Amino acid sequence: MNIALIAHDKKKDDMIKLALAYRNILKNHNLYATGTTGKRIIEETGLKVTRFKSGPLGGDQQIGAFVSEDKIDMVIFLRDPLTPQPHEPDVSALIRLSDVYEIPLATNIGTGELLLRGLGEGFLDWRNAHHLCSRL
Ligand SMILES: O=C(CO)COP(=O)(O)O
Repeated sequence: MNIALIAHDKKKDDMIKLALAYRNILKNHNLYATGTTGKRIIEETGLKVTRFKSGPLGGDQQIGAFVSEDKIDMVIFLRDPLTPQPHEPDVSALIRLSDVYEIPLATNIGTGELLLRGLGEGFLDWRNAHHLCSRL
């Protein structure tokens, strides 16, 4: 599975906690992240992550493009709802595209944990069937 991990600055510590707690599940998947989130995950968890640009510099849009190309199976985007973001339109666009393509999306650590547990239990295996069908 291809998983996108993104966190606003005040939520980055939560992302690290989540990634450490579910490291054994995440290590079996392809991880993608916006620039700074990815840097921290790599440094603090040892997980392998493909990094895009930083969010405010276009990283959210790059991940959105992957979503639109069916290259992302799950998005965990720990948003900070209390701090205005200069790139708010990009944030909304990524969330919108995840809904357009019906990609499981978590915007807080509680739902993020549920998605990762579900991933470990195989609840997202339908995405593999979906990929097989789209290739026919
Ligand atoms: O701003 C972000 C998401 O909107 C995250 O970007 P960084 O991971 O580069 O901080």
